[in-house]
Amino acid sequence: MTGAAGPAPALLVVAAALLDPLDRVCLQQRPRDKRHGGLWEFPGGKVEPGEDPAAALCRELVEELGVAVLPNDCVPCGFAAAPELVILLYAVRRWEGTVTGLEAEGVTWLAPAMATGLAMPPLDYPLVRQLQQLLVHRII
Ligand SMILES: Nc1nc2c([nH]c(=O)n2[C@H]2C[C@H](O)[C@@H](COP(=O)(O)OP(=O)(O)OP(=O)(O)O)O2)c(=O)[nH]1
Repeated sequence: MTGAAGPAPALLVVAAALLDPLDRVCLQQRPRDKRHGGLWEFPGGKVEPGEDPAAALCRELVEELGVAVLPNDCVPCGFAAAPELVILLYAVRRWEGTVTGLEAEGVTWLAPAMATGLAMPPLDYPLVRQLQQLLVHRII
């Protein structure tokens, strides 16, 4: 049995694969002074307690990229998990506004096949591979 001092529950994180008409995905570079600083990741962030995950993603996309996305336009397309962290990935093809890296060191658009050549946090590699498979098979 696990008592009150047991392990903390896994952190829930949401991430977006913004896809342009050429199926290039948007990745951002984490600020140098943060955990995984300088690595390239899907935009997104932590889900607040009681928050709907898709709504959390829409909030993060306003904060990080300055774009407005509707929760219904966030299509679940993958996940990655570690004991301390679960990341839910959503494909997003529709947004309003111009993608701008408001918090990141930089933003780039590239084919998912090229993305694994970038230095990324560990869980972003399996997310990119899942995305690539769905695009290859035209599922998303
Ligand atoms: N994308 C991604 N995030 C990871 C991995 N491993 C890992 O601990 N994280 C952490 C880094 C962040 O603490 C969290 C993502 O949430 P976030 O983007 O809101 O975190 P942050 O550090 O930028 O912002 P904050 O704590 O200042 O709010 O997940 C991973 O493999 N991929």
